[in-house]
Amino acid sequence: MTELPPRPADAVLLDPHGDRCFGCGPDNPAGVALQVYRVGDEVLADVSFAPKHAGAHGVVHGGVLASACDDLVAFLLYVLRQPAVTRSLQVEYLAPVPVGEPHRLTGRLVSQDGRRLTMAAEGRAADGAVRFSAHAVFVTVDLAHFERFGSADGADAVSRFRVARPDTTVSDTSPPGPSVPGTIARGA
Ligand SMILES: CC(C)(COP(=O)(O)OP(=O)(O)OC[C@H]1O[C@@H](n2cnc3c(N)ncnc32)[C@H](O)[C@@H]1OP(=O)(O)O)[C@@H](O)C(=O)NCCC(=O)NCCSC(=O)Cc1ccccc1
Repeated sequence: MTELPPRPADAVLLDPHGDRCFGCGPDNPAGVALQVYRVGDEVLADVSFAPKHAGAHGVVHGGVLASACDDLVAFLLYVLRQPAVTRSLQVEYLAPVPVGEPHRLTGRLVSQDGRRLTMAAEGRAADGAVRFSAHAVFVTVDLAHFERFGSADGADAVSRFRVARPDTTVSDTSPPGPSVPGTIARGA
């Protein structure tokens, strides 16, 4: 099988962390440009890595795969509506990932213990074989952690952490943030 299965019908496309984010930004020519969907409380992205992401011999560089896993699970923060940053990331490279072959990345929250969020990601080939997987520990932070750097991308991420989950409403006390067209609908 050379094609990925169709995405679930209820998949909702999420906006990137920022336009220049290495993992998902559309305006980073070096980046992976993941398009990440929310499916229930999990996230999913279909990706074919480009020649610019190769290490040796047409195989995708391990650091790029690590970045993709890290960025993917960082979309779970929108599901959780909780700013956090990666504290550690452990990747298992189970089989080579050839440049240009489609892979489906999935990410989920494994557990939350105090400020510590444990996330898991997998990358599967079209035949369903898991070629790489990752466990990440994120640590929750307040919005000031991002705001202190003052970049436009940081502002994007901050505003998007404030967007409501599709199945909840924004309370009157939520901080205001710009709307994020085409992604997670704001509650009433
Ligand atoms: C903020 C913090 C992570 C933690 O510092 P502090 O606030 O001083 O906190 P402290 O060190 O005291 O621990 C707090 C809690 O955490 C727990 N714990 C800690 N370590 C571990 C562990 N290894 N394992 C398990 N647990 C651990 C610890 O027990 C404690 O738990 P407790 O409260 O008792 O329940 C700091 O080290 C930092 O800024 N690192 C740089 C992060 C960075 O730049 N990352 C890369 C960029 S982000 C990215 O790429 C993704 C992205 C993309 C797009 C959008 C969004 C995200």
